[in-house]
Amino acid sequence: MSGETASDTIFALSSGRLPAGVAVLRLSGPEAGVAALALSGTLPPPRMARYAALHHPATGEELDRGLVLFFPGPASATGEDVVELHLHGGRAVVAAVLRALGSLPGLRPADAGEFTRRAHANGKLDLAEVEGLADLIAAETEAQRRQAMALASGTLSRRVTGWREGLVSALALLEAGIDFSDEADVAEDVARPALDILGGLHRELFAALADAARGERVRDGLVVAIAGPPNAGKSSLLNRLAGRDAAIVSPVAGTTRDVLEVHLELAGQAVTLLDTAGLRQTADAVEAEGVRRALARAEVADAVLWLSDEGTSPPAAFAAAICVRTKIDQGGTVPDGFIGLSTVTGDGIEDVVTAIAARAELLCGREPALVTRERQRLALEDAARHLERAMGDHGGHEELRAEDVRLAVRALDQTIGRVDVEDVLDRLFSTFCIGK
Ligand SMILES: Nc1nc2c(c(=O)[nH]1)N(C=O)[C@@H](CNc1ccc(C(=O)N[C@@H](CCC(=O)O)C(=O)O)cc1)CN2
Ligand SMILES: Nc1nc2c(ncn2[C@@H]2O[C@H](COP(=O)(O)OP(=O)(O)OP(=O)(O)O)[C@@H](O)[C@H]2O)c(=O)[nH]1
Ligand SMILES: [Mg+2]
Repeated sequence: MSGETASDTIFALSSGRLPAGVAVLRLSGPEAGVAALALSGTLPPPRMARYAALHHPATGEELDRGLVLFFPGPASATGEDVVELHLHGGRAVVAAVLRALGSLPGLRPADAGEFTRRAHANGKLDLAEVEGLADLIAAETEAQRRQAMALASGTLSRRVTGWREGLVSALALLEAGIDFSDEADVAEDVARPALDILGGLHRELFAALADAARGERVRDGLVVAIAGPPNAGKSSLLNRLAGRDAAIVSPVAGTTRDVLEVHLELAGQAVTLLDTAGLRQTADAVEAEGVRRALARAEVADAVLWLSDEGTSPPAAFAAAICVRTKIDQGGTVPDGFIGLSTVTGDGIEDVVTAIAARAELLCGREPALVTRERQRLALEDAARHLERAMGDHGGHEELRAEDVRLAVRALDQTIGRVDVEDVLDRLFSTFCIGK
């Protein structure tokens, strides 16, 4: 490291790709106000925009005319003094102002995620809220946005804090019991209300964990595999849903070999659609490998679209599949429980989309989930394990029960980053954009 410290004043372009209509530069740290004054000659009143000419502090050359805002700490996004410069979004304009800022003492360009890291260090955001912010920036679908908003605005943090308070009150009861433990029945009596509290907490924690797969699924997107016999029209459907010629379509059975992925948004959910090789016995080694991959991926998919141009039922492994009878423009009947589809006329496309959307709603729900990341789930699972142990029989050793409760508290603290988070933060912030 180059002697960077947390007391440096950092700056970065926080808005997106240039050229743009407007570019927002953010500064955070003790010299932010001084820097604004050095460039614009004025410091607007707190949280008010002022239109001003910006000059290079050394040469006096006018670099741009823009808006200057000043957010004195601690009432700012980072908790430090923050200045924003809203410039014309030209590459050279931004480069010139960044150069001017870099020439000022005590100022340096920000690292990726460094504004957010400071907001966390100053108690503006806990770890779960930082994860929510990362998810919000990454969100591509409505469901992802709603879930990230809930996380970023502290929904999980508040629940975990509530559970923590419950654990601490149970701990107080247990400790009172331990203090009087020479009076045999006092320990017994005092453990009971503590156990009642622990039981209630365990139910709530368990419900949140049971719901976690849903949150992770919304965040990562739903995997939907298209499977069926060769030549059924699987690749044709993929292309139709993707709105482009992503997969090769041909009248030759056995055209698709590799698994092809297309990412799209269906009914507000992120969906990864898989096109796979037609399932059949084959002597062709390459095609056989394609069939093996098709089965492997379809078996672990969140949903399977079973396509058949003859209305053949899916094998038992795909009993839950959405069944589609293809090529209905060529006649024939649509079996019960099948959707009739023609990728030539477009008939049935809407029905297929509706069926996927219904399955997505079943798997992802409508309400945002509390737990959305594997890290959060693992920390909560840890808490649940200690809680279960705390509820078990300790052969009258209430101090051991108390210790299990303390471990559960610690696991909850890890969930929201009250303890042991430096390495998690390092990993997380390395995925952030510069300027965030
Ligand atoms: N121009 C601009 N827009 C932006 C951001 C920004 O930094 N700049 N944000 C960047 O992510 C988001 C908004 N985040 C912000 C978070 C907190 C505060 C803030 O001033 N907090 C104070 C006062 C709160 C209040 O008055 O309610 C505080 O927490 O004490 C400002 C922006 C989205 N839009
Ligand atoms: N008439 C008609 N032909 C279709 C329809 N859908 C696909 N086809 C044709 O059926 C043939 C096979 O289509 P594909 O989409 O390549 O079928 P596939 O299931 O991906 O086949 P494999 O990759 O070999 O397993 C092509 O000639 C398509 O043009 C349809 O709805 N109606
Ligand atoms: Mg194909």
